[in-house]
Amino acid sequence: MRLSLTSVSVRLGTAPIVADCDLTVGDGERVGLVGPNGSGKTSLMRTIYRALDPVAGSVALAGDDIRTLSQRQIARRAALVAQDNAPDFDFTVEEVVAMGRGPWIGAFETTTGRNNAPIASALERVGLAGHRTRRLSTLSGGERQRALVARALAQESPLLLLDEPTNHLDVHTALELLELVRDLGRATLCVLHDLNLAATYCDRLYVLHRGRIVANGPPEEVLDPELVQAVFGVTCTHLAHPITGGLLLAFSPLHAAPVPALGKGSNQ
Ligand SMILES: Nc1ncnc2c1ncn2[C@@H]1O[C@H](COP(=O)(O)OP(=O)(O)OP(=O)(O)O)[C@@H](O)[C@H]1O
Repeated sequence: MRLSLTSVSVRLGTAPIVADCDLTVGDGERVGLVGPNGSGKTSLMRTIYRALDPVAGSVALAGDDIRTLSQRQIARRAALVAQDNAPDFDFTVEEVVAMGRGPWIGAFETTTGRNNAPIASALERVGLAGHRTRRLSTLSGGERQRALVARALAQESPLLLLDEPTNHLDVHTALELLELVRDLGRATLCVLHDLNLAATYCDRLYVLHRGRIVANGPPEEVLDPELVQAVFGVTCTHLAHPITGGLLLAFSPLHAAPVPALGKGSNQ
């Protein structure tokens, strides 16, 4: 098991944010974490790399409680791609990706030598080899997100943590990024807002609602219309995707009037 959270509870100030959450990610498994805004997804994610300490419960990475691991050891086991974790300074793409080697570099070592190969391979993998000397600020949103994924790849950790990796990406770039993640075959925990993307790219989903996990399992079971309505407050219909045959969810506001079928009630 790459990741296991047991009875994790989080408080921020005096407010209970997450309560009694159990979650696992197995080797090579892609697991999605979904839930409405403010349900606690990011807070739960932050406990995994010790940006937040739970008030109860434990987090284990590859079998070891993270309280027994240094930040460097955690970073060797889990790499994060979050919305706000681009570096503050305007580094080049290659410099940003080289930062992924941080957990592996000795005190007097530079990012040259044995670190070159993982950096080059990560750049190649995300299709940014030709952009290595470009400054991050000159990239499009999608390219920048791929540079951050490359940094996580260069980190060579067996677990990837992705917090809303497709935010601000157009549909093409979002699909491309999730295809890339799927092809990597690494254990992945991914926060996603788009339930159709979650259903398509995740093996298993957890639904977080008001800080509690209320469902866990394969997307087609977890995204049951009744549960989606109860958690997200929308009507949900299961359809078959006309091209892939996979699950396609159609949403409408509660109490939306159905459009009359063509030919019925019309004069044509
Ligand atoms: N420092 C804080 N003190 C008190 N409450 C906080 C603090 N930071 C966040 N919260 C609250 O914790 C709750 C969970 O936030 P979190 O960001 O984990 O949710 P989320 O599911 O990731 O939301 P979103 O989908 O909108 O990104 C929210 O209600 C938020 O207002």
